[in-house]
Amino acid sequence: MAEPIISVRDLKKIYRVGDSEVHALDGISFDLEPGRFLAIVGTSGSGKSTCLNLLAGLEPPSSGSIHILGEKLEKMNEQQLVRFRRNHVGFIFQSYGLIPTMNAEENVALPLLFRGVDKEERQRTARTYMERIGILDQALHMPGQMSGGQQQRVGIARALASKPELIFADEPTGNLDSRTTEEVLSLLRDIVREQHVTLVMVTHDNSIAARADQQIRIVDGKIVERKGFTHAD
Ligand SMILES: Nc1ncnc2c1ncn2[C@@H]1O[C@H](COP(=O)(O)OP(=O)(O)OP(=O)(O)O)[C@@H](O)[C@H]1O
Repeated sequence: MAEPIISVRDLKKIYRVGDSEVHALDGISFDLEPGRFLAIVGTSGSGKSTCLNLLAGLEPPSSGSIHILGEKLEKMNEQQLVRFRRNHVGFIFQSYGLIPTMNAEENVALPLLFRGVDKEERQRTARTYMERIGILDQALHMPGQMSGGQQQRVGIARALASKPELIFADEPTGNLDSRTTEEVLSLLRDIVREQHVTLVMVTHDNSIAARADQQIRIVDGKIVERKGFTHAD
């Protein structure tokens, strides 16, 4: 097995609400090889989003460890986590997360601005990815002038523009009709192969999860089923 890009051990997240505790994640462990497409699947409240938030360093775990790209996330301070996300992670959101006052190209180029890339290079890279995703002809359109599927393609191009090793996607097709869902999932599968990026997608939908290479099913914060993992994982 290749060196895992993500290695999670006995991950727990406990939220305290008043006098009670919610065990949102209750001892999750898995390894993921680079270049794979993993779906984390479970019903509402099972702990999927908590898992993704912890993997992205957006919330600290209560206990357990997360190694990503050889770094121990729980040892990083806030500033290091921000830098880590900016340099290594792309995000795709259910509601696309586009800036409504920026056109499609400016949205795609935004992560490069945060990285200090100059304007010409930002524009060139944004256009390269928009062409790959099939939305170059909409470069000057504002998000409000685009369909949901087109907006999510802008979201995917934006996630790719900074050439991250990892992409985290939370219900990326949650607002799309079935045909567009199918197109976006095919696109994501192709991108994983072509760009050698590792994709972790959260979904409540079994048929969507089945399009990934590997699946982890979570119930009440615990992994109850793994698909597509080798014994060594
Ligand atoms: N900030 C918080 N404070 C308290 N409890 C929380 C918090 N965030 C999540 N929880 C609880 O942790 C559990 C897991 O929530 P999580 O959002 O990870 O589930 P999910 O599987 O992503 O659900 P959904 O599909 O509805 O988004 C739930 O019981 C939820 O109520």
